[in-house]
Amino acid sequence: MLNGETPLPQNGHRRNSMAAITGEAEAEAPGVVFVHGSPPFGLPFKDRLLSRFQLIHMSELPESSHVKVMLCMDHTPVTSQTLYKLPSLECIVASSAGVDHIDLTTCRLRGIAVANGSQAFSEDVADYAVALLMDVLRKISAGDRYLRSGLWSTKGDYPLGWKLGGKRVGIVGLGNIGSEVAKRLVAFGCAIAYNSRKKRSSVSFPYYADVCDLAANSDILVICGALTSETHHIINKDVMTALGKEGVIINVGRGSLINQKELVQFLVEGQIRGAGLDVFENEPIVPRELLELDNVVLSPHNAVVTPEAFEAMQELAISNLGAFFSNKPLLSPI
Ligand SMILES: O=CC(=O)O
Repeated sequence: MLNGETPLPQNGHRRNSMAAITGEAEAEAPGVVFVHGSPPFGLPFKDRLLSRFQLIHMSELPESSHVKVMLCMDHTPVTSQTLYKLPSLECIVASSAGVDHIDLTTCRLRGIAVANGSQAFSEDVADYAVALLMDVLRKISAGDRYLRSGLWSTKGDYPLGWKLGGKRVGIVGLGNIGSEVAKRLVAFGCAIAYNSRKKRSSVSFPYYADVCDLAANSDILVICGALTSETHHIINKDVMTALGKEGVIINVGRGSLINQKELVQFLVEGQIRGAGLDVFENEPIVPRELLELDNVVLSPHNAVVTPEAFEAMQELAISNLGAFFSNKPLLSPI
């Protein structure tokens, strides 16, 4: 137990028996939350959790446990074997936006609800996607390297970059994050189109069911979607060929949404103009070829993290747990 108390049975609806004996008002026992992985949560968050819930860590879990809700604060895989050990599990509250580390097929079969944290992060991730795009187009990082290495005074002016306004941007995955990216880029004067699992009736941007068609009608692709078996390598050589030599790709989703080997080849051979990449197929390993390229902006899976977003994520996780224990709808179901 993280808080050193005796485990409560099942879902926390056991009544305080001492209160019943003494006739005091009965207090609801705190709900039991199974904490999966090795969460890097700071003390204030842990204290807030402990003030409302009873936490059980992975190492304290008996062979087969009756816990009903799991809190995932990191990307440790939640496999079918993990779920097998939790036969009473009804709900998983994930702190992350992406839930590709969770076996969603088993969750679906077992009727386990899953909530994610993307509501808390979407504005920050969208800001970052736009920053990467602006950097690739206007060559901010490349110019910075040029200046710092003393080349401005010896070799003269650095080549000019391209304007963002007026570009046709194809967003792959118009969920919380993709919608925030669209909002920002509309303000920059870009024309937005998108590809998603389904056409969204609430937006008027052109929808392309086929990513190749979206790429053929875009100057820039911003990849924001979830990684699933259907979206694995959704961006491949056919899509990049359709995007064309002037095309730019930004990825703030997951590395495996892009066929990284083909992307590297397209960038090295100048078959697309550039890329801004926050995520990679085999993090933290980044293909060496990318390190040599000035038309690529690289970042260590940082789009999601600001202290403000981290705070909002904690709030959302606590609210989702609270909703579960009060039989209310989850705030951010996937
Ligand atoms: O990548 C980070 C997340 O999915 O939250």
